Amino acid sequence: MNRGQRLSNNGVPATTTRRGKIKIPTGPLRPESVPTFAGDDSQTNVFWTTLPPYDSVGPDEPLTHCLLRVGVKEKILAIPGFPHPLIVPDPPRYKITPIPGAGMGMTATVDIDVGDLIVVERPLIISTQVVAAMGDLPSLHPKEFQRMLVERLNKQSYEDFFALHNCKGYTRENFTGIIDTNSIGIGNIPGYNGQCAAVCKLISRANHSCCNNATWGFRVETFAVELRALLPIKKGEQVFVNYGTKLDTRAERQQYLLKRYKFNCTCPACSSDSEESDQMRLMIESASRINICGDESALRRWVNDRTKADDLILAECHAMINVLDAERLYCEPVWTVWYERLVKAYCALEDEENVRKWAEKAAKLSRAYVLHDAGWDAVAKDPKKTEWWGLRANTRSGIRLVEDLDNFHFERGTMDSNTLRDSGAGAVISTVPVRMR
Ligand SMILES: C[S@@+](CC[C@H](N)C(=O)[O-])C[C@H]1O[C@@H](n2cnc3c(N)ncnc32)[C@H](O)[C@@H]1O
Repeated sequence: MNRGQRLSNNGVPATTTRRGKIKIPTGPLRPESVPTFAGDDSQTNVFWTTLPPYDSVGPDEPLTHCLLRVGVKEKILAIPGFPHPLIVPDPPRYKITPIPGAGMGMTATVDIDVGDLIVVERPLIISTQVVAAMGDLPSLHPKEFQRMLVERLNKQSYEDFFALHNCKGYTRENFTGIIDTNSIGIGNIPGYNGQCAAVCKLISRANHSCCNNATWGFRVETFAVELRALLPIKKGEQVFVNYGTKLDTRAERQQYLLKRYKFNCTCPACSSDSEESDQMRLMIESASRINICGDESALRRWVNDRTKADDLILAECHAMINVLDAERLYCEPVWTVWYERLVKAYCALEDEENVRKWAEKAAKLSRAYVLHDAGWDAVAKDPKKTEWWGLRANTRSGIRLVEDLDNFHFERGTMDSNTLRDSGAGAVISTVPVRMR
């Protein structure tokens, strides 16, 4: 028997159609992190350092002052070619400018497309979010670690840091107020699984919107934070990030932003009919809690069931994506999961144009979130080579989807999966095997 052939029910070799190898990327792309430097009291070893090391960059290249766990620096220095060159868009695509009612803010100086870079910069400081007492300095309060970090800044960085806004006013020492107002979560870095946070000279100037048009990510190779567009931004428009209240109701968001950042949000979601917006965010929030990431059962049933409408999955996906579009809220894991399902369904239906269209959109959003296309470019380039290409079309023409341990493929047969299930036949499994993520 040839490779790619196997016995059908009656023992006759069946014609097999091997599927393509390109995987449809699966979400979520990155964990959400809460921007805070708040400490705990556990005993862990942290130390101060400057990255990239002085001798590895040019004299004018910015450096970041860091408070890191022991062992992290070695891991970072072991990254091949570290530090990768910091390529800053020239001329700049942003401007820091006064915004009525919101202090300073950032506006675009050119039209910016989804996924495009707006700003890249080495942070002024980076620290583990949990700033714990060191073994040999057990009595030091986490705040003192932050003080020492700030005191180590060079003259220019020190001035840049103290020029940042402090929304806490005089209720705290200035440097802790600045850190609390401006820190952004940057996830984990090599050698440390906990969350880290950064304060940036430019990106920390971006104001908040509950319908943010930009988001940031940290690239360890360049040791820089990149701010990228989540929505198309027109020249002159303000660049907004989200301070971390995406899925709450309007009232909850307002309360949080007022307490933590001392302002009343007037973004479109807070100004529009809040009931409708709250309903939509509730739908998004519910979708984010249901773990459909590893559950393709509905897709699998649809692929194999000729009686189900061709557009069943498409309708469901478009309904959810319309909600994300209406709220201008592409939060993870929701967008990744629904784009994935949508593209799989279009692939299954052999709709090349729509696969390309949605895979290209997903590539742009991925660039915004994780600074690379996450595998979507390959899908957009060659839809026919994806694993899901033609699955539904084959089912419609009487080809059954069968399982084959580490792969799955089609057999051309006379009965559809329902007939086989009804007749108790065991050789045909009517679902696509679950792939572990
Ligand atoms: C990280 S800073 C952003 C930059 C800040 N506007 C500045 O002048 O440097 C956060 C502070 O900006 C202000 N802010 C941010 N978003 C705002 C908004 N949508 N409306 C009004 N003020 C806002 C608040 O004072 C908040 O505490």
